[in-house]
Amino acid sequence: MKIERARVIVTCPGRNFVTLKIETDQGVSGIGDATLNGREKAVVAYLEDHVIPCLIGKDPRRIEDIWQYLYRGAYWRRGPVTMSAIAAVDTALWDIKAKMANMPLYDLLGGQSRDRVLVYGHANGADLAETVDAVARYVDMGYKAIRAQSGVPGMKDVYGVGRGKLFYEPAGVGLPQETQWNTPKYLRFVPTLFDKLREKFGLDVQLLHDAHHRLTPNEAAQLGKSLEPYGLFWLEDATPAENQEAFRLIRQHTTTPLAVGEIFNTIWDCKDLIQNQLIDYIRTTVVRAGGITHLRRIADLASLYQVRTGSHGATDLSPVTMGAALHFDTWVPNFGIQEYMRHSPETDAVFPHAYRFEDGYLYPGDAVGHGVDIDEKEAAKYPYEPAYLPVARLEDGTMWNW
Ligand SMILES: O=C(O)[C@@H](O)[C@@H](O)[C@H](O)[C@H](O)CO
Ligand SMILES: [Mg+2]
Repeated sequence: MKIERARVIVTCPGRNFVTLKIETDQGVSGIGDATLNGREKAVVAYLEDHVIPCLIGKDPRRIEDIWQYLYRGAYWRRGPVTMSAIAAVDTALWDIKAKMANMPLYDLLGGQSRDRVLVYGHANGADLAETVDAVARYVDMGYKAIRAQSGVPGMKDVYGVGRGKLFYEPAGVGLPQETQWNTPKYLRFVPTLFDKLREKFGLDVQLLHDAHHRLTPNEAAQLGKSLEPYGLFWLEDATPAENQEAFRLIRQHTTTPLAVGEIFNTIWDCKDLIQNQLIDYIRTTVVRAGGITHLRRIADLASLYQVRTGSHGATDLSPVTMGAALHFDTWVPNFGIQEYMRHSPETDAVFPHAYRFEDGYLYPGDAVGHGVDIDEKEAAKYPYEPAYLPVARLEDGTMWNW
């Protein structure tokens, strides 16, 4: 069996998506997501110029060998561009293998460890009152877990507050939008939000919050402590994690559960965090961390230390990543939760999929493979549009972490 053809499909049904389609000489094909928000074309070139030529003629059944070939064989290891490209190949090959086996991907991985996948939604509002209303809407839709992000008094353009209620989207057409940040205002405000949310919605709903890399370890420790009375499911990306050791300080000061990893690319980015039990949830996902093959390795390491998975699932991860993630979540023994930001109807039409939401849970469906396809005619209607994520500055103009 041979890989006969591989192609990159770029489409922009409201936002950009990069998809790799691998076709075999036996008529079976598979797809993988390679979208890297704001840097899409770098992965397109990496795939088209450097990866696809090496794939043609290879046996698609040899998933592990192809993974090692692309990872070790490049000599230049890791990084978001390389690992997103490898992820796309890996996801497409698992899709092909599961289709050949006539199984849903979760069966090939080892079978279902659970019946359904707990997800959290992203509720956001311009101020406290709007955010409370947004959370109420998610509760009404049946969500059991909700991440609350709110505008902060005296600050414009806070992370997580966006255009659209159900379809939060931070990337904007044109050059990066400049936003402002003020940590003291944020630290004072957030506990008042969760105080209100607990008062209004009680203890049963799981509440989450994303600090989006903006705090120092000490500030993150302060926030973790001040949120303890509200029993959060997790505090996400409390501080940047290039230095994994930074989480030790937060950990020593608070019992608020910590989650990190949406920007990680390999097991090496989270090895110390996991082995030292400095986090509770690892947020690496299929597209960012080298596909199913590598994500499984991370989850296995995490399971030794009672760290559970909580994969990133924002709108810039295409339905292909969502489908593959749900099969992974259905199998992985140490599953925690899955992020689920809904895609627009235009995106859903480009990527017909077997997964469905019901009463706070996602179900992967029982289609063979990962259950997500691409309608190329539909995709062709939406040409690529350059777009960037915003940047953030402190009030004195200093560049900060967006
Ligand atoms: O947890 C999340 O969903 C995020 O932090 C994202 O919204 C993130 O900002 C985007 O995926 C960036 O592309
Ligand atoms: Mg996040």
